[in-house]
This record gives sequence, structure tokens and C-alpha cells, in this order.
Amino acid sequence: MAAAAAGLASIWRLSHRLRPLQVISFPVLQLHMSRIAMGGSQKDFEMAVNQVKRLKNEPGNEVKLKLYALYKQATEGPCNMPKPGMFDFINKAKWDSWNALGNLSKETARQNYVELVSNLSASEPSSPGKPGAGRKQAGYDTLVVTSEDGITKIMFNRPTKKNALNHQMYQELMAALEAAGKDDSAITVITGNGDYYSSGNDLNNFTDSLQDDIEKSAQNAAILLRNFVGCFIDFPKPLIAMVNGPAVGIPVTLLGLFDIIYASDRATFHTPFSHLGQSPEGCSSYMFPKIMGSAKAAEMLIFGKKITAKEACAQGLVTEVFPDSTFQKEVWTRLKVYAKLPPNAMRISKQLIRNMEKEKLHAINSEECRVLQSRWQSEECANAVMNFLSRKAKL
Ligand SMILES: CCCCC/C=C/C(=O)SCCNC(=O)CCNC(=O)[C@H](O)C(C)(C)COP(=O)(O)OP(=O)(O)OC[C@H]1O[C@@H](n2cnc3c(N)ncnc32)[C@H](O)[C@@H]1OP(=O)(O)O
Repeated sequence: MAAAAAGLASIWRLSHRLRPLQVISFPVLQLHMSRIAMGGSQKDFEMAVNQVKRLKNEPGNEVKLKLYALYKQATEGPCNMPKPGMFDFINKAKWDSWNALGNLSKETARQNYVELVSNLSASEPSSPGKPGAGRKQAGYDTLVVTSEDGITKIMFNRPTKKNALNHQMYQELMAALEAAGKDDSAITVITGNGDYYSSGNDLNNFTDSLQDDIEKSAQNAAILLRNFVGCFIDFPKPLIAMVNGPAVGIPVTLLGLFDIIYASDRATFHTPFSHLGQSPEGCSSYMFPKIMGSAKAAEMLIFGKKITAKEACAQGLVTEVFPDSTFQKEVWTRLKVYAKLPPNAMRISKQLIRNMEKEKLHAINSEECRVLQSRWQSEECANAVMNFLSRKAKL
């Protein structure tokens, strides 16, 4: 995990230790970007290097490695570093990427770098104010939060990352739940934007947040997780999950703390904790056996068996499954009716159902986080995360 501590994030920093930003007005920048798409002078290259720092969309590790390699080739020529050891994952990934460019000339590398940045800039969001943005609650980047017809909807909004939960999303979700618990809506719905409900914890959290002190990082992550799951345990109103597509990891385990779970028939439920060298969270170590029986829960939580929406419904994890083609229409129609029921009665009934176990759930949550804190420092976990980040393994 020492290698992970250095972090793929460092590729980004190491490859861009450059001069301070130049200030360029937007029209000048646009003109410039169309120019640099065609050329690769030293000046264009320097501007592209600065432009990279202003990208709003996170380009992903594969692109970062490509940028790193082209930058090194353009500034230093062919790879001149000794090959790092096989367990030095980060430096090995960087070395591989740079070395793969062989004898590419500095000029061509500069030009390729400029073109790559130009393409990345072209796919950036142009301006705020998309249709419907007026109804969006302000203050969230990773979520879209809206309130209407007595329903507060919290939508994961990182579709290009399959709605993986980065640190910002954990914080924003806690804030959104806190606000939804107090607003005048009757029910709260969580769903995902795009083809996934959510692919779970963003595995880049492991490299982005790690400082030199791995123990401290694991401790901070455990505190974050405990507080995060605590918000679901304490949520005072009916909480509904609209599982619009596949779900992996923590968005699945949390389902035991929801009151209703509606799923598209495209949804799947996957908790591959052993594959990741990790252990269950979200109170699933207690709620899953309680909901589906210990044998079915073990297949999911210990052996990482992925189940379909239909299977999840048969096992009691999901309330009802809908054909994907009618999922949105049917579920929203139903929820709008539910949201008209007397809100205080619904809240009180939910609390009657849940409150008896609240204290126990908080204790389970604490214990799961304590165990995970140690798992995150294990070699099994470090290897699994590095394999994903270096593109060697997906689930
Ligand atoms: C601090 C609190 C910790 C709480 C503990 C929580 C535990 C968990 O949630 S464990 C589960 C963790 N999740 C995973 O292990 C999923 C990893 N992702 C995958 O295996 C795959 O991405 C996939 C099966 C979910 C989807 O595969 P595919 O359809 O082929 O799509 P891509 O892999 O190309 O994904 C597109 C894009 O999204 C990025 N991405 C997807 N999931 C994650 C993730 N969990 N973390 C980080 N990034 C993720 C993926 O890297 C791609 O990005 P680009 O390469 O930049 O396009």
C-alpha cells in the first residue's frame, strides 16, 4: 500500500510541475484551442500544459498516463528511467506508458499532447444552464437534487464514472440527506443518472486521499464511512431507492436501510468485498442475513455472487421489479400517489418500524468500519485496488 500512498494521483502532479497559469479570455482560448488542434509549436504545447490544469472533467487514469507519457517524451525524449520493480505499481504504470512511445520524436509527442488536450477541452461542459437546471438545488456537483410533488429526489450524477462515489459525493450525499430530512417533502428518493445506479466506492479515493500516513488515511476513511452510513440509519422519512441499473458495493449494502426498493429489470446487485480484500459495510453484515437468510447473504457478502433484480426481489432485498422500458414512468406515477399521503403519519410509521433497532444498527456500523479500517491497510486490498487502477482487473 506504500505504492498506493504515492498514488496514481501523483502522475498528475508529477507530470505537470509547470509555470503559473496564464490568464486567457474564453474567446481567445477558443481561438487558441482550434489553432492548437492543428499544430504543436512549443508555445502551443505550453498553453496545452496550462489548459490541462483547467479541465473540469477528471480525465481518468488511462488518459492521465497518456498525458504523462507524451509530456515526458516531448520534454525529455525516449524513456530514460530504469524499469521500476513489479510491485512499484504506480511508477511501473508510468514507465510502461512512457516506454511504449519508443523513439517518437519530441516534436510529434508535443503535437500529440496538444491534440489530446484539445480533444479533452472540446468535451468539457460549455456553460451552465442546461434545460431543467432551474429546478436543481444549488450547491451540489456530484448530485442532482430536486424537490417537487412532495418528493425530494437525490440523483447520483457522475454517469461517465458509473456514478462511483468519490469523497465529494459522500459529503454531498450527507448534506443532501440532512436537508431532505428537514424539508417539507413527504418522501425521499435516491437514484442514478445514466446506465448505472452506482459502481460503489470510487477506487481512486484510495490514491487521492492517501497521505504519507496510511494508518491516518484509513482512520479518516472509517470516520467518513461511519458518519455516512449513520445518515441512512437516522434518516427520518420514508427513503426509497430507484435502482435504475447495476449497483456495486456500498450502494447495494445500504439498501437494507431503505424502506422501499424499486428496481429496473436491468439492475444487478453485486458486493465483491472478498475480491477487493475488503469486508461488508452499510450494516449489511446484519441486515442482509435478516432480510434474505444467512446462506443467501453469505453467497453475496462472502463470495461476491452477483444477483439479478428478479433474484434480489425473490430474496426480499428488492420490493418490486419493473421492465426497464416503463421503469421511470411506472415508479414515478406510484411515488407521486404515495407522496400525497399524510407526511407525519408516514414519518411516524417509519420510525416505529425502524427505531427499535437504531442503536443496534449504529453499533453494527461502528464495528464494520473498525474492521474495514484494518482491511484497507492490508496487502489484499492494496493489490485489488492497484489492479483496477492499472487496468488489470474489472469486476
Ligand atoms: C470511504 C468509504 C469506503 C466505503 C466502502 C465501499 C466499498 C465499495 O463500494 S466496494 C465496490 C467498489 N467498486 C468496484 O470495485 C467497481 C469497479 N468498477 C468496475 O469494475 C467497472 O468499472 C464496472 C464493472 C463497474 C463497469 O465496467 P464497464 O462497463 O466496462 O465501464 P468502465 O470500467 O469503462 O467504467 C467507466 C469509467 O468509470 C470508472 N469507474 C467505474 N467504476 C469505478 C469505481 N468504482 N471507482 C473508480 N472509477 C470507476 C472507470 O474507471 C472508467 O473511467 P475512465 O477510464 O476514466 O473512463
